[in-house]
Amino acid sequence: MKVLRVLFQAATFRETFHFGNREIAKWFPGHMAKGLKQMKANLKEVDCIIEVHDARIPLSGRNPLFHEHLGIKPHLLVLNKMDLADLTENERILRRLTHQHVKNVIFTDCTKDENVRKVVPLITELIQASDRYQRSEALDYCIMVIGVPNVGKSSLINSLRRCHLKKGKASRVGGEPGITRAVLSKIQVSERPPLFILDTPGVLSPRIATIEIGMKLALCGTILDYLVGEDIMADYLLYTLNMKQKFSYVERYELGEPCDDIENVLKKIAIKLKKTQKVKAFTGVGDINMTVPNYSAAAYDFIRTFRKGDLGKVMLD
Ligand SMILES: Nc1nc2c(ncn2[C@@H]2O[C@H](COP(=O)(O)OP(=O)(O)OP(=O)(O)O)[C@@H](O)[C@H]2O)c(=O)[nH]1
Repeated sequence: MKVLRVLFQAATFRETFHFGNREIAKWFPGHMAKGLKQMKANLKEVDCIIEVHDARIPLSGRNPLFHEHLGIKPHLLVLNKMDLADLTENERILRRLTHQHVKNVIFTDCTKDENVRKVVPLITELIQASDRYQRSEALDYCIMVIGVPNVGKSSLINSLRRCHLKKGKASRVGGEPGITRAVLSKIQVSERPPLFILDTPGVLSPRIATIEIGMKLALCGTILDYLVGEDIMADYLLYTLNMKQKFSYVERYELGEPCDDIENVLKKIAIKLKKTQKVKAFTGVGDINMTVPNYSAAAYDFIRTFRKGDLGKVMLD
């Protein structure tokens, strides 16, 4: 891959991405405001907040409303899906987070329970150092797990249970955003200390600062793809991979060389994967049947392959 990178460095790619006149307001479903209201209502039962976010976008797309409404409790940021993120830029990320007053950060991979054992000792320490207000007499600890959709909140709870209770699933996991709808189920994750977790539905910010942040959230699967459009997501992904010099896609789809033209890339992907469709074309001299690339299917494969980590580890921020 190093050789590929050196060979391809000379190629020129776009330096900025043009989003056109996209309307991002419709990307954010209304039911999410209800989730935040229910979290606030339960805050007095809680000793500490674990905010889960995707390690590929550690700086983008965290919901500022969490801090505004739930910020009085001790806070741990779990950057999950570390197996998919390029962590060679770790130092820069941690510096930026410290600058934003985010002091407690753990990177995890909940599919392999990696680093998950670090969570309970750290939150125990944070709770013991805090004023527990009306919960100062309570012997058990209660943690609220929050985050935008699909970042792995339920997976973290299941992983904690595997690590500390040797028990399996208590929280439903899904590949699509918005799986956790039944609000605030209380789940035990450890006996010593007695620790319970409130699972919550994913809540996106109703005000995303830029369309680019919205696009990064979409690539990480926190917004339903069809609301954003797979065509533009695929193009933004190509732009990012080229900019970050992550050229695994060239080999994977046998493209020969990197390319910054999404139409061209999707055409080749469609042909390689045999994702073509027959269409009828009307001409002046009669109808003809033509086989054309299925661009949507190719875009879907490109995005899904990235999400699985098969295009390499990438840091989108
Ligand atoms: N590669 C990788 N995938 C993960 C990891 N943790 C969770 N996932 C996957 O991410 C997807 C979402 O996980 P969930 O645990 O359902 O996420 P959630 O935040 O509870 O989702 P909502 O209920 O939509 O808010 C599932 O397909 C998980 O298998 C991880 O550490 N690495």
